[in-house]
Amino acid sequence: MSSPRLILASASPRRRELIARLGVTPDAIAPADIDETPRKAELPRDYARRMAREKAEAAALDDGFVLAGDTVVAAGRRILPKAEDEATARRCLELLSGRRHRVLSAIALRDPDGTMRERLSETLVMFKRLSTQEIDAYLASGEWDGKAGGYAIQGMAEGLISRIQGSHSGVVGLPLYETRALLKAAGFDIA
Ligand SMILES: Cc1cn([C@H]2C[C@H](O)[C@@H](COP(=O)(O)OP(=O)(O)OP(=O)(O)O)O2)c(=O)[nH]c1=O
Repeated sequence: MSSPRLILASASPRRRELIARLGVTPDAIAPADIDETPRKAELPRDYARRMAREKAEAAALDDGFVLAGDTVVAAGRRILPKAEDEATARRCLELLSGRRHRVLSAIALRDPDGTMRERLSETLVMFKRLSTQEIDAYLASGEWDGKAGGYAIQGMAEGLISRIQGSHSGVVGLPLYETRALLKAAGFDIA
């Protein structure tokens, strides 16, 4: 059985690498340029779901499926920004230091007829209490750049994380268990 046409609506190289681990090669990559501003009082879970849906919708096709994802770092009800500069990354790390937070990774798969299938992965991540030197060293690595919450678990940050409960791939950007289930349910041929 051959799989239907699939577009990955993402600019993230991590999402491309992660989907490859399922043995799936998208037919094309089409990053979706959407407004990523959270709504007033929007809950982190709702925001992650909405972003994934809007990305999938923005890349809509009438002859194929579109897969999109969104990863949000949440401290309580607070949505942490995607760190685009060092000062933002520092503020995130100071906030995450010594406490537990959640990483919400939403995925949305749009059928050619417009139907949306969605899944959400939720992971608890615990950072050690970070010293100023540890924060400075982490910032010097540059690994925080473009990452939600100012860190990347797939790099040196994992040495500062005492525990995770949930999905490692979800934290990196594409929860593989949920993605596989979603694609299988839509009729993709996955081993
Ligand atoms: C928490 C965390 C986030 N991230 C990344 C995953 C996402 O790329 C990014 C969150 O931003 P997203 O808006 O989810 O994704 P993106 O803008 O990078 O790509 P696109 O919308 O085009 O698909 O943070 C890590 O790589 N490692 C981590 O540990």
